[in-house]
Formats: sequence, structure tokens, C-alpha cells
Amino acid sequence: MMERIHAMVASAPTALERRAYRNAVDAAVRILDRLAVIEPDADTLRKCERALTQVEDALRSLPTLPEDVEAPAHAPGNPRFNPAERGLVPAFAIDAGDTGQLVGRVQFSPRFGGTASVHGGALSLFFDDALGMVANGSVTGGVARTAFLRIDYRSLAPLDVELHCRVWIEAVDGRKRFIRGELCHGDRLVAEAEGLWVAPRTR
Ligand SMILES: CCCCCCCCCCCCCC(=O)SCCNC(=O)CCNC(=O)[C@H](O)C(C)(C)COP(=O)(O)OP(=O)(O)OC[C@H]1O[C@@H](n2cnc3c(N)ncnc32)[C@H](O)[C@@H]1OP(=O)(O)O
Repeated sequence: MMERIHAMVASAPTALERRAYRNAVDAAVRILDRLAVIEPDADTLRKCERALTQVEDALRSLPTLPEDVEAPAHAPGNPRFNPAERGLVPAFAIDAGDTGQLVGRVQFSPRFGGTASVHGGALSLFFDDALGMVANGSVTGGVARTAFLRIDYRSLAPLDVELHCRVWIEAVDGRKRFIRGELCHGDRLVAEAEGLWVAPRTR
């Protein structure tokens, strides 16, 4: 039985497994979003903790990803390697994303919030992902890592509201890719970002 489970995990996920994984992550983040806004009594919270611990125990008994990064389980398309599908960053709708530019919409749910607005670190996480997509996209080609990321917070970002984002390549200089981005709520600028992504040396 365990061998069969290992074989399943070591192979690239099927469409059905990807959907099931996404649904499980969605359920987990919906709980975090709910916990961010409700005012429950201690008894309800204790029941909640017990139920979640049961789920956690069941997950702990499962095998983990193989360490070999060449294994099929590490192939592109595995939702575990996609920050949005793993629930790390908010889901991001890309409306246009060619020729080194990306235009899209993003909505930060309550778990990304401070009090009434989006946490600055969550905005930074989002920009690393969105600018990183352009830095790693078809125009620049190949993999590059974030060397620095600077965020200017211009106004409070509201939670649970659609925000508009634009990201573009500012310059490419050898292995260096300078990327910029901005996030707006309607006509109001919420935050601007600039960063450098550096591609690995070829030898
Ligand atoms: C098609 C696929 C799609 C996939 C989509 C995926 C989306 C993913 C989106 C998510 C993406 C998220 C991605 C993540 O989150 S990646 C995770 C976060 N980032 C890291 O962990 C990176 C850690 N740092 C490093 O690995 C190295 O320091 C890097 C690789 C960055 C550079 O080390 P390396 O040894 O290679 O480079 P070098 O030292 O020879 O320097 C080379 C040049 O760069 C200039 N420089 C370097 N650093 C800085 C700096 N801080 N400010 C200004 N300049 C800097 C330097 O002066 C030099 O310039 P020049 O003298 O040549 O002019």
C-alpha cells in the first residue's frame, strides 16, 4: 500500500490530482480567511482546533515529495511549486501578458490583512511573484532570482477589493533584468515596485 502511495507521489500529478490539491488548499485558505474576520467564543475555537488537528494528523501520515529535484513530481505543472496554487500569494488574474508586460487583477482576501488594509509584507510577496513572472518570462528567457525588491507604499490597499496591476521590463543588462510594477485601486496608486532579477552564470 505504502509503495503504491510513493509511486503516485513520485510521478507528475494528473489533472484530477491537481484539481483535488487546489480544492484542498482552497478549503484551507478559506478557513484562514474566515478566522481573520470572525469573533468566535473560546469553545468554538477549541472545536475548530480539534477538527483541524485531525486533518493535520491525516496529512502527516502521507509521504512527502522526493528530494531528487529531477523526479517527475518536480516537473513544471505540479501545483506545489506554484505560489498561488499553494495559497502563498493571492490568486492573480492575468489579462495580458506578452512582450515583457503583464496586466492583471488581484484581490487580497482577509488573511492577507492587517486591520482594514493589506499587510505590507503581503504586497511585497505579491510583487515578488508578479515581477518575478515577467523576469522569468518568454521575453527575458530562463530562470532568474530576485536580487533586490523595493516597494513604495503610496496609499492603503483595501482588502477584498479588485486591484489592478501592471508590470514591465525596465531594462535588461547581461544577466540583470530590471523590472517595475504598480498596483492601483481604480485611479489611485496603492504601491510601486522595482526590482532586479539576476540569471545564473552559464559557466
Ligand atoms: C517560464 C517559467 C515561468 C516560471 C514563472 C515563475 C514565476 C516565479 C516568480 C517568483 C520569482 C521569485 C524569485 C525568488 O523569490 S528567488 C528567492 C529570493 N532570492 C534569492 O534567494 C536570491 C539570493 N541571492 C542570490 O542567489 C544571488 O545573490 C544572485 C543570484 C541574486 C546574484 O548572484 P550572482 O553571483 O549570480 O551575481 P553577482 O554577484 O555576480 O552579480 C551579478 C550582477 O548583479 C548585480 N547585483 C547582484 N545583486 C545585487 C543587488 N542586490 N543589488 C544590486 N545589484 C546586484 C551585481 O552588482 C552584478 O552587476 P554587474 O557588476 O555585473 O553590473
